[in-house]
Amino acid sequence: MAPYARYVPLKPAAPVAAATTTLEHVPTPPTAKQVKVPKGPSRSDDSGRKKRKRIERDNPPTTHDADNDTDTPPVPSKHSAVYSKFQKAAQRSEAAKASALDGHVVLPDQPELHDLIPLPQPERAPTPDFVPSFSSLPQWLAHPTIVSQSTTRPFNELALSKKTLAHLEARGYTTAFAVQAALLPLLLPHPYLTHLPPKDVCVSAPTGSGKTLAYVLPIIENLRPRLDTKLRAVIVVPTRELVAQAYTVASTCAQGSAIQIALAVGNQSVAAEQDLLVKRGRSYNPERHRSLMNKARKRQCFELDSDLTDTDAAMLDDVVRLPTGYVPTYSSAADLLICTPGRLVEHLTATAGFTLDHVEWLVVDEADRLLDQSFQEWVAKVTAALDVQKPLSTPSPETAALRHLMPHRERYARKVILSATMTRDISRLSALKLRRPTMVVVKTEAEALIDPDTATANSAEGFELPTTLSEFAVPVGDGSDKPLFLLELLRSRIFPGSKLESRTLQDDSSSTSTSESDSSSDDESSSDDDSDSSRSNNLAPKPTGNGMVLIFTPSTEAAARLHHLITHIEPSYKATTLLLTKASTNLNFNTSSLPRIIISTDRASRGLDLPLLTHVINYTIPRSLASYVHRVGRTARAGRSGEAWSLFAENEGRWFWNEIARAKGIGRNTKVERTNLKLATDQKEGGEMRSRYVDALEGMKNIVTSKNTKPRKNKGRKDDDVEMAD
Ligand SMILES: Nc1ncnc2c1ncn2[C@@H]1O[C@H](COP(=O)(O)OP(=O)(O)OP(=O)(O)O)[C@@H](O)[C@H]1O
Repeated sequence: MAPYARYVPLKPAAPVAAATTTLEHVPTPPTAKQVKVPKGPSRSDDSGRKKRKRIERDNPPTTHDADNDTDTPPVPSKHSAVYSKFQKAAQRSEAAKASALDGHVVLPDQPELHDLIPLPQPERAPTPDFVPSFSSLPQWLAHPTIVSQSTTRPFNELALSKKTLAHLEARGYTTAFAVQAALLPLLLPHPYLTHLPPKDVCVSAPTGSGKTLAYVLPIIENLRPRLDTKLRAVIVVPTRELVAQAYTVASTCAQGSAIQIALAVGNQSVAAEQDLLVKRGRSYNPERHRSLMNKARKRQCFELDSDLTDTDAAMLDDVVRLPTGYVPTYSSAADLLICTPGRLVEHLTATAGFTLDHVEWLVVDEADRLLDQSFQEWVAKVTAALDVQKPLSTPSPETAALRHLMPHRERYARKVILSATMTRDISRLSALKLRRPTMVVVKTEAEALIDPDTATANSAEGFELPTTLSEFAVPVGDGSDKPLFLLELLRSRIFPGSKLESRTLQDDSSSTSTSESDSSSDDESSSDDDSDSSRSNNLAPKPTGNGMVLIFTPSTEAAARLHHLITHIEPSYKATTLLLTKASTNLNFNTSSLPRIIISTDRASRGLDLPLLTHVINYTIPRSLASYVHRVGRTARAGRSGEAWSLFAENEGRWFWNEIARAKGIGRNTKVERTNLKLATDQKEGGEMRSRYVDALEGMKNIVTSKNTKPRKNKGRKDDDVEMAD
């Protein structure tokens, strides 16, 4: 607005007046061209003067009309529009100034006038959601090899030895499952490519898909032709039950061979294990004997223990027991060791002669579980022991100077890492120091068909449930009658032929899909349940009556309590109910008299393979989706059908449906079906059950109070699943 100020009517600025007037009374208003004041320093005064002259020539001032006696100055007709705009602007500015002086604020209620019409703009396109076309994962994790669950192959097409094929056939295994068909060609010794360094392999495949055989077979095939006994393969699993299970599979496949398989688990004595792992001998070497005895004496006198590792100390203990001039020698008594991580570390640090120098295979099953917690920092210790570059034979005193020329460990341990809920956390995986790794993911057929080029980087993530699994969810009100609901479930749906079956059960199921239960899913109440129970469900499973059920509780104590309750309320279950916790018992996998009901904790949720198991019951809701996948994966294994039942209380409903039943990161064949069970309310059955329940609770109370008077031995003991790796 500044340039216009010079031309406020009746107050003309001098230069303009000088330039325009031959008329004495009114200055000529500016023309449009005059209003455009030249910008910038490039215009010289000369050119400005010339321009003004040209304007004056082109726009001669109009003669003042004497009759028109108004205040409006004469306006050149050509620029009247510009002038009127100028006037309006000037008036507005005057009005604003006046209002400001009065203390009013002038709101710009009228749009500023100008002769520029807004150009029509195209409609704004919505900003698309950010979908990263890149991944922070390394290439091998972001683009795994996807294998369809339906990809099976006959074992005799997979380059296995005749002996192994015969053992498989004897067990009735003729066709390799998808994970086996995918892994065997990767892991079996290649006839021509022996010079290439082996690739490490990570595997994500559903529960019960046959991962154990997929890693045991290649190890046995590799070890079979070896003539000497050296520790060449180590399999690490989280629990002693899984050690026993993997041992059964490995020893079946190794039948008829000289392969020595050893176990190392927490519940055995270390000394007994040491004898099974390491063969002790002696050799005559007076010089070395002298030096070792010197060390042993120093250790005794000056307590030099701090300078010695535990294995060195154990060796010195052996030296002092030997005749003069003899030194101990050690060699491996096992080709394959199956162990828990804690016990492996114990042997590494304390067993004289135990070494991983010759290990060619390291298998980590249930890897996400084992990488989740430190377990005596087993990963760092084991990878360090594998990385050590040691000469393959001990140099003699004559050749000691040339030890750097002697053949060093040339084979690296190939690592095979597996889980049904494989972690994609690269920071955890990197602790394993994988070399040239490749990732194999077993998925349902539909998901495996997705074009890898169009799939996002994360499409290979997520878990898969067995396609033969049916899932059910039972609301149990506020949870106070949960044991009664459990018994109702056992009697009506799992073991319908039991003694109390004569009672009329009015269990019912809601519609088959979770979508029907959407509205009531989060705040499920017992009244809600009752109204639903009138609906029938034709797709509800037929009770089998000869099944076997595994019930999950959150801790050892909770498992013991539940065992007490259900065997007191329903004494006919006593003979066939087993408590499986770290403190209680071991499952005898070879016995034919397996229990019908197993009450356990999350320690049974990983890897346990009980072919007769038909049902899983989550007596308490698992803490995570991964935990749910492993728990329910104890049934519906190897293509068999199975059922998973989850009991959820009112306050657990929202979490259960959102995080488990309708979780996004999980592939399931059918939706979780909400099923309502009705407890007997009549005087006879209902009253009898309740009075037994009250008696059982009373009995438990007495046990707990009597225990509390004694000092607690296991104070500070953690939940069973936390302690899992033993
Ligand atoms: N090729 C096969 N043919 C028939 N049965 C098989 C075959 N391979 C494995 N099985 C059986 O399948 C069952 C499940 O195998 P396995 O325990 O190895 O599963 P998994 O993938 O390790 O499960 P989890 O993730 O729960 O540990 C076992 O009972 C096993 O004997």
